[in-house]
Amino acid sequence: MIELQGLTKRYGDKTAVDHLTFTVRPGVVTGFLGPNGAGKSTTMRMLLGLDTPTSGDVRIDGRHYAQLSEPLKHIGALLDAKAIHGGRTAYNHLLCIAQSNRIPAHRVSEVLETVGLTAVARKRSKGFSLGMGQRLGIAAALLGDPEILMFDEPVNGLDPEGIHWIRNLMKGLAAQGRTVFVSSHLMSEMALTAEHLIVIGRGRLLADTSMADFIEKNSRSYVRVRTPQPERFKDVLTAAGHTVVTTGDGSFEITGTEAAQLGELAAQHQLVLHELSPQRASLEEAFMQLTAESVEYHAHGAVTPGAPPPMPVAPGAQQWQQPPAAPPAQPGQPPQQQPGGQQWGSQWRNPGSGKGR
Ligand SMILES: Nc1ncnc2c1ncn2[C@@H]1O[C@H](COP(=O)(O)OP(=O)(O)OP(=O)(O)O)[C@@H](O)[C@H]1O
Repeated sequence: MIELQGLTKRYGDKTAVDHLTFTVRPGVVTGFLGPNGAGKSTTMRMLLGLDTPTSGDVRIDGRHYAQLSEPLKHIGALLDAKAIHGGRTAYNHLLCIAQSNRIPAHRVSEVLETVGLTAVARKRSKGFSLGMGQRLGIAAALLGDPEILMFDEPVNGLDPEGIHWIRNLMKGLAAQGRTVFVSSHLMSEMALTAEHLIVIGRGRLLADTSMADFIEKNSRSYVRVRTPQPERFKDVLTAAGHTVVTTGDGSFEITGTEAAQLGELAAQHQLVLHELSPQRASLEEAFMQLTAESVEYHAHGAVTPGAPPPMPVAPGAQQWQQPPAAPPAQPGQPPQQQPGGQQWGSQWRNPGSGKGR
């Protein structure tokens, strides 16, 4: 179990993580969602003792990371798959971690088998593809057979087969009763993997809910109607007791009724319809709406056509700032400098891309 209590991290006058309080429980995959810069990685780094909280507390099975005598046997993490010594073979990379953490050497072959890298175990990791690097990072996380696993954006840049494999691996680990905490900026991905959801925006907790509840509350269904006689049809709909929302492109959105009823209503009043279509708002839209405040600054106020309206900005919300590069680090290994540091692109609006780290 992972417990956060008022966890806060400030870098100068920038608050990266703002009084986060939540618990990650065993037996389910918990998705940790938020747009770029929301504070996911900072939270995860504090959890692993790689960053010191400004205030608040984070505990792993009731203890601080630094208090764990053999931490990799309690928690395994994939923070940055590229933070490995490229000159070492996959086997030797894992063996180094095993030896420095009092983990028996036979675990190296076992985890290589689990992640499907046995055939390339003696190859240097600098020749590995992104997907192979992710698998090697996951193998390192699994090495100590920990009860808690944490993955930071594990599917970024992977092909469909790799994504499918990671999804099943995470579900399988949770089914064994382990605590699985996985960050993502893609709601659609989490909907397929996570049973529980923690959503943050600009360091603050926005939602702590089961995935089932989130889907039920946010999968809004409605009927879209387009007509060349909008004023007349609007009067007819209002007189029939329907609430009509007019969208930016002039079409109507009507909830709480069926397309067939609306079609009959239009026919009764001899109104022409150009479109009459049942719609279901996507979870991605619901998530974007929930985090709109955080994304607003990221997109410099740009509004995406067809996107849902942003939620009101919370009082005291901070302005977006361009962050300095922070070198990645892995638990159990020294931090390594990455050429170019982090990139801070607009992946939030482009779900297909990775974090660029
Ligand atoms: N080393 C640092 N120094 C200063 N500010 C930092 C540092 N690391 C992170 N930040 C700030 O903290 C905020 C949260 O960053 P973090 O990397 O935790 O977000 P994230 O949710 O993981 O985003 P992404 O998906 O883009 O990685 C950033 O907006 C950045 O301004």
